[in-house]
Amino acid sequence: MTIYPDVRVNQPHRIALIAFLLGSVMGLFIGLIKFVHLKAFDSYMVALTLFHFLEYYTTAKYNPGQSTEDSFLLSNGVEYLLCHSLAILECFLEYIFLPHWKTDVSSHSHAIIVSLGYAFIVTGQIARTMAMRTAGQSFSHTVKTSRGEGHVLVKNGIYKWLRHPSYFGFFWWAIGTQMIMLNPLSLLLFAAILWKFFHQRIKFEESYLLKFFGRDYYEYKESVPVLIPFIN
Ligand SMILES: C[S@@+](CC[C@H](N)C(=O)[O-])C[C@H]1O[C@@H](n2cnc3c(N)ncnc32)[C@H](O)[C@@H]1O
Repeated sequence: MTIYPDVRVNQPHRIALIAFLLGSVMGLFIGLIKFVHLKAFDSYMVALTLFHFLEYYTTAKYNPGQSTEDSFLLSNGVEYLLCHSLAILECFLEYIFLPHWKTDVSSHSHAIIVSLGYAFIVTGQIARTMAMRTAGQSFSHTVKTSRGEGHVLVKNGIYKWLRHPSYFGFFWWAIGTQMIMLNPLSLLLFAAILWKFFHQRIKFEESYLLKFFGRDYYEYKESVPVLIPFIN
């Protein structure tokens, strides 16, 4: 039987309101895309709002016992907020001072970077959502330090190919958002901060997974890659 979160703590009207606001912002930017010059920023806002909506939706659908207001992942730490604020600032400053450079997709190198960026966003989002769906009750937005009921070792689906598909997805999705906006500084910043974050987190998470699942996890770890550069 699924135990649902206490509605007194996670009030449904607040969840409805957040979903409504995310949907409205997403709709606004989809509607504006035909009319604005800086289309990359528009696409970035669509990707960002869709990402946060899907964080809650996927949790609520596949792991309802864990779905709270925090599942939107909107309070994802000061660093996350700062990184996205700086990325928006960079995008607009470069657009103001170097408008041609920022929007010139007729250049071969720009077109390649932007196309790769979109591919990373789509692949990253799919990997993240599939991971949350496949792991179900074993997935949690915080790292578990004690094994809860229903926490089983997941090795099927996307976990057959990737050891940390939701981290893989988040990493490449975030890199992609900076590539489509042609934000060189934020691209470096996102890559450095996210790499450090996931490097430490995977080490910490795996120390507990080894305790929970012993040899099974060890063998899994030895045979399935992470596919984030320089993380084994
Ligand atoms: C935010 S989820 C991330 C899951 C995984 N690292 C990923 O990137 O898809 C964190 C929780 O997932 C659990 N977890 C990670 N890999 C797992 C696996 N293969 N099977 C079961 N639980 C796993 C950890 O114990 C942790 O509490």
